[in-house]
Amino acid sequence: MAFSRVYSDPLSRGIFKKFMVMLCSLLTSLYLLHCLTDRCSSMPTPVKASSQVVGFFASELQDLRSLRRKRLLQKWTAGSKPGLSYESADDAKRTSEYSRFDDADTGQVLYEPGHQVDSENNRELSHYMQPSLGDIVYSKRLAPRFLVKTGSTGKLSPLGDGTKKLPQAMIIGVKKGGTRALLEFLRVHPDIRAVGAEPHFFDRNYENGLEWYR
Ligand SMILES: Nc1ncnc2c1ncn2[C@@H]1O[C@H](COP(=O)(O)OS(=O)(=O)O)[C@@H](OP(=O)(O)O)[C@H]1O
Repeated sequence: MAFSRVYSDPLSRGIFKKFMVMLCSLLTSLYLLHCLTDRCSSMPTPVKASSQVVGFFASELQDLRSLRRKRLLQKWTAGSKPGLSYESADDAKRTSEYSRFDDADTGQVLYEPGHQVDSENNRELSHYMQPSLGDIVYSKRLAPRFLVKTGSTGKLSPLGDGTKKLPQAMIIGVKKGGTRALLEFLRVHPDIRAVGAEPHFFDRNYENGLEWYR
């Protein structure tokens, strides 16, 4: 009864109509919003797009880096033993002969990483393996002093097995002084090992001490 009285009042009827119109428009906009969000979720978002772009540039950069590494390897391995040049490395099978390494200092015969030694029978296991890129660099270009014979296996490993050393040389230079270029040129030399990123020992990490620096 009360409702019919309110509804029959022209003022209340006007308010009720406005309320209904507002409710309808609210519901319609909610529905539209819902549809839009559904569609947006299946569309590539700006975040996704930017990550794809970043991914593209990252892979391009990776390609460039590996190309550069390959070129360096080609240069390095040119003039080395036949069959061990970079070009033929992919399809060449390495024999155990190439896995031997004579230590110039001690005259001892050492073995490259990955090369198996039968310690019981005291002989090399003549296995054939596909050389990896790292293997070639490792086997051909590292000087004996960078190779460490590991105890029981007779394998060689790069510096690392407890051979932390302080640097023998430092490149010090002002910003934009071309220090990076100098480092990269030096790094090409087989007897030189260099840190990847600038360690910033003296200006940022000095308090960490020499143990950190090694
Ligand atoms: N040989 C030679 N001649 C002239 N200019 C050279 C040389 N080698 C490196 N460069 C330029 O040096 C700039 C980089 O220097 P750094 O490696 O010291 O840069 S950094 O401060 O460590 O970021 C960098 O300059 P910008 O390209 O202007 O940044 C290099 O192009």
